[in-house]
Amino acid sequence: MAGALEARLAASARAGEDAGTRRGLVLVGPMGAGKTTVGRALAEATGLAFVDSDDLLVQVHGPIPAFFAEHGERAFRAEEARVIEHVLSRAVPCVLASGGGAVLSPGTRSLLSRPEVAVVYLRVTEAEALRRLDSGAGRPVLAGDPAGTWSRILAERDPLYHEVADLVVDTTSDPARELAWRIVEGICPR
Ligand SMILES: Nc1ncnc2c1ncn2[C@@H]1O[C@H](COP(=O)(O)OP(=O)(O)OP(=O)(O)O)[C@@H](O)[C@H]1O
Ligand SMILES: O=C(O)C1=C[C@@H](O)[C@@H](O)[C@H](O)C1
Ligand SMILES: [Mg+2]
Repeated sequence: MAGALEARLAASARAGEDAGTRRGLVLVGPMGAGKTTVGRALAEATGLAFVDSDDLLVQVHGPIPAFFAEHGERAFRAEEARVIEHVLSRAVPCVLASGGGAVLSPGTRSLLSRPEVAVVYLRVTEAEALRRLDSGAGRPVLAGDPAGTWSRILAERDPLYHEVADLVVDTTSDPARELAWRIVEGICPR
C-alpha cells in the first residue's frame, strides 16, 4: 500500500517539475468525454491551477446557449481561441480543460502543437457520452438531435484531436481520479 502512495507522489512530483518547463497541460475531446471533470482531478493530482475555457467564457459572456443564439458559433470560436491563447501565454502553467470545439481553430491547433504544451485527447464511447450529457442540455451544438449530432461532430473532429494530442486516454469506464493519475504517468513517465 505504501508503495502505491509513493509511486503516485513521485509521479505528482515529476509532473510538478515538468510543469516548470511547460505552458500547460491541456485536455481536448468531445462533449461528455470528461475534460472538465478529469481536469479538476488532474489539477489536484499535480498541484497545478485549473482553468476551464468554457467557464471563463461564461464568467465574461454569460451562458453559452444565449451567446450562441445572440452572436453565433463563429463569434464563440473566436472568443474561445482568444481565451486559450491568453491562458497558455501566462507565466504560471495550469491544467486547461478546453471546450469540445476548441480544436476547430487553426490558431489554437498550432498553439497546442508546440512542444511546451502537453495535450491529452480524452475519448469516450457515444453511448456513454450521451448518457453523461443528459440530452445535450446546455450544449447548443447538440440541439435538436443530440445522438446524431454528437457522432457527426466527432467524425469531423477526431482527426483534429489526434493532430494535437501527445496522449490519448479513454474515459468510458474509469472514474475521473483514476484517469487523472493515468494521465500523470503517461505525460511524465518514470
Ligand atoms: N470518468 C467519468 N465517469 C463517469 N462520469 C463522468 C466521468 N467524467 C465525467 N463524467 C460526468 O459526465 C458529465 C460531463 O462531464 P464533463 O462536463 O467533464 O465533460 P466535458 O468533456 O467537459 O464536456 P464539454 O465539452 O461539454 O465541456 C458530468 O456530469 C460528469 O460528472
Ligand atoms: O463541442 C462543442 O462545440 C462545444 C462544447 C462545449 O465544451 C462548449 O464549448 C460549447 O457548448 C461548444
Ligand atoms: Mg467541459
